[in-house]
Parts: sequence; C-alpha cells; structure tokens
Amino acid sequence: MRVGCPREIKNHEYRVGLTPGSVREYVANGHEVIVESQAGAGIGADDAVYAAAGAKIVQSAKEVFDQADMIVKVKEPQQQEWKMLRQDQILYTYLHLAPDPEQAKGLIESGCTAIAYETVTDERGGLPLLAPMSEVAGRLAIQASATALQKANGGRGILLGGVPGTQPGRVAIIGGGVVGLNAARMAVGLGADVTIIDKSLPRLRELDNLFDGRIRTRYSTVEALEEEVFAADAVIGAVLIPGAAAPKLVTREMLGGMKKGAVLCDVAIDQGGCFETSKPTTYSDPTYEIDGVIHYCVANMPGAVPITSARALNHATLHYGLMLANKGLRALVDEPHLRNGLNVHRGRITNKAVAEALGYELAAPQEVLQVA
Ligand SMILES: NC(=O)C1=CN([C@@H]2O[C@H](COP(=O)(O)OP(=O)(O)OC[C@H]3O[C@@H](n4cnc5c(N)ncnc54)[C@H](O)[C@@H]3O)[C@@H](O)[C@H]2O)C=CC1
Ligand SMILES: CC(=O)C(=O)O
Ligand SMILES: [Mg+2]
Repeated sequence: MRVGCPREIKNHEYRVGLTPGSVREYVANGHEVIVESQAGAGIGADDAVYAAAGAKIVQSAKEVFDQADMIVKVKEPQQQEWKMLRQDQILYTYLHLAPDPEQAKGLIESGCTAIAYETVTDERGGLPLLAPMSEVAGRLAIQASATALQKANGGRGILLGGVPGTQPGRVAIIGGGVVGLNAARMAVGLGADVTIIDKSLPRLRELDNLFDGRIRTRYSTVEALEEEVFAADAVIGAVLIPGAAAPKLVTREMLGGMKKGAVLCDVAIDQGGCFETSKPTTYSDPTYEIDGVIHYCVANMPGAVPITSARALNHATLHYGLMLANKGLRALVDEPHLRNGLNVHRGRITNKAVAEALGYELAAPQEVLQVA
C-alpha cells in the first residue's frame, strides 16, 4: 500500500503522524511511504532523516493526498485537507467529530473511510490510541493551570504547592480517567491539595488506592461539583463519554460562585468541552476570561511537546496502522477493536455516539463492511 503523511497544519501543531522509526516499519513491511517535506521539522527530523528511513519526500500536501491509499495524521483534517480526500482512501487520525458537524459533512462528502484514533478500543475497555495523548495533556494541564494562575497572566496569584506556613492551591479534577490520573500525579507532585471527581465508583476506588491518602475522591453529583468547583483555584475538565459530545458539568451560573482569578482548564474541549463557557482556543492565544474566571481550552495540548508526543502517539498507532496497510479494509473486518474506530465509511456515519450527537442515521460498521 502507499501510505502518506502530510505536514500538520493546525495552529501550533508540531507533531507528525509518522516518525522516521514508524516509516522504517512500514517500509520493512513492503509499503511505500510518501512524506511531505518538513513534516517532521517539529520533532527535529528533517527530510534527509525521512529519506534515510525509506520515505519518498514530496513538496506538497496535495501530492501526498493524490498519491496515497492511506493518510496517517495526528489532528482532525482541516477544511483544505478534507477537500483532498477521496472515495476509498483510508484516513487514520484523531477526528473528534461529535462537536464538529462541518468536518463530519466534509468526510461524508469525500467518500473516504475515516478511522478515529479516539474511538479505537482495547480488551480492557480502554482507548489505547487516545491514552498516550491523554497522559501528555493531563500532565500539561497542571503546568498550564499553574502558569495561568500567576497574577501577571490574569490569575489569582497562588502557587499550587504553596510554601511552608501557607496553604497550597486547590485543584479539582473532574473525570478521573487517563487525563485525570496524570493531572493528579503532577498536582500531587507539586504539593497541591487535590480532589478527583468521577461518576465511576470502581475508578474512584482505584484512584484512592493508587494515591494512598494523598488525594480526596468524590462521586460526581451536582452538589459535589459545586462544592469542589467553588473551593478550587484550578479546575481540570477531563470527562469523556467515548465518541460523544462532553456533558456540560460546570454551568455559566456556577462561575459566579468561583474565586476571582481561578482557572478552568478544559482538556475535554476536543469533544466540545465540559464547561458551558468553554470554546476552543489555540496556543497563539490560549486563555480568555469570563466572569473573572480564566479559561484555558487548547484543543491540541500535546502539540506543544512534539518530541514526547509524536513518539508516544506513534507507539500506540503503529500496530493498527500496519494492519491497515497490510490488509486494507479487511483489517476492520478481522479486528473488532480497530472497527470501533471506524467513524465514516463511504458517505455514512458508522459510530453510534457520533451519529446521535450530529443527528445522522447510524450505519452499522458490520453491515457497511459486510462482516460475515
Ligand atoms: N485538549 C487536548 O489536547 C486533549 C484532550 N483530550 C481529551 O480529554 C478527555 C478525557 O480523556 P481521557 O482521560 O483519556 O478519558 P477516559 O475515558 O480515560 O476518562 C474519562 C473519565 O470521565 C469520567 N466521567 C464521565 N462522565 C462523568 C461525569 N458526568 N462526571 C465525572 N466523571 C465523568 C469517566 O468515568 C472516566 O473515568 C477526552 O475528551 C479526550 O479526547 C485528550 C488528549 C489531548
Ligand atoms: C487527543 C487530541 O485531541 C490531541 O492529542 O490533540
Ligand atoms: Mg475541530
């Protein structure tokens, strides 16, 4: 198969869909790999490194899209990219379609087969292609919140860890999955006072055991959310219902009960955000203020640390990427966890949560792929 990797074009996105190491694996499996010039610049891998790994370098994204049978990316295709996709081409990348009707329409019209990293599953009920970027974003969320809390940045002016004789900052983490756990690790490491709120009691038990008394856990109710959000210096939004738009757990009205200069960091913004007042921002201008509360809503947080993120992402995507290159659509027929990643196929939406969020009729993946 001809596998193509264009340069990422989202604002301040420095990751790359294929690292030189991944290119070598595809080439070793007998595939041709086409990489856009400078696609790896953000991770310090120039065209010569990619050529040495066996890639053919082309000068434009158009050449990649024209020549490749499968496109491997990081972020959801931007408008100029989805316009270059075509019938029977495979797109393998993050999509986050539930809050993005325009992109969904573009993918439907292209006729392509679009596989979303964030809905591929594993046998333990996890999301293995989302997890590494959630690890990165969870850790970054505390760095971002700590910076936003500084007075010169509009924040309250509190040091999350405090110093001896002062109270540490309070961090409320809503959603104790991969983002939540990694945010908690960083916040605890800094010495902050941390609460994790989740609606899964088994998960709260796991977290309680893991942190051995260093965090508070709370079951997610409106009452618990209000108490924790009002008391917090920083709130991390980290909930997920796979494929679906995030539930709005902090309302506009609740901002009035928050401390002035507190920070809402909505990591779940890629699924539409879990605070009513969230809107996607970029690293060019990551924060804005509403009712005295600083909002941080960058939808591609891991893009800021591409050397770590691109490697971690490639470790997770390579296995199924190779399977797709080796078997084509047959890989989706043979492997149910990869099939759960199928969001759009030949003009139909094939993910239940996405179809419900956007009001499309669901086409069952087994039917459109004609799984026996
Ligand atoms: N902004 C960015 O750059 C990035 C954003 N993300 C996003 O972060 C979000 C979280 O991802 P993960 O941690 O991997 O998901 P996850 O599935 O590991 O964890 C989500 C947690 O939310 C909990 N939850 C669901 N509804 C809840 C409610 N009403 N109240 C409290 N908890 C609730 C679940 O029980 C689960 O423990 C996703 O939207 C993901 O796409 C991930 C990476 C980068
Ligand atoms: C998951 C996601 O949105 C990201 O890594 O940018
Ligand atoms: Mg988008």
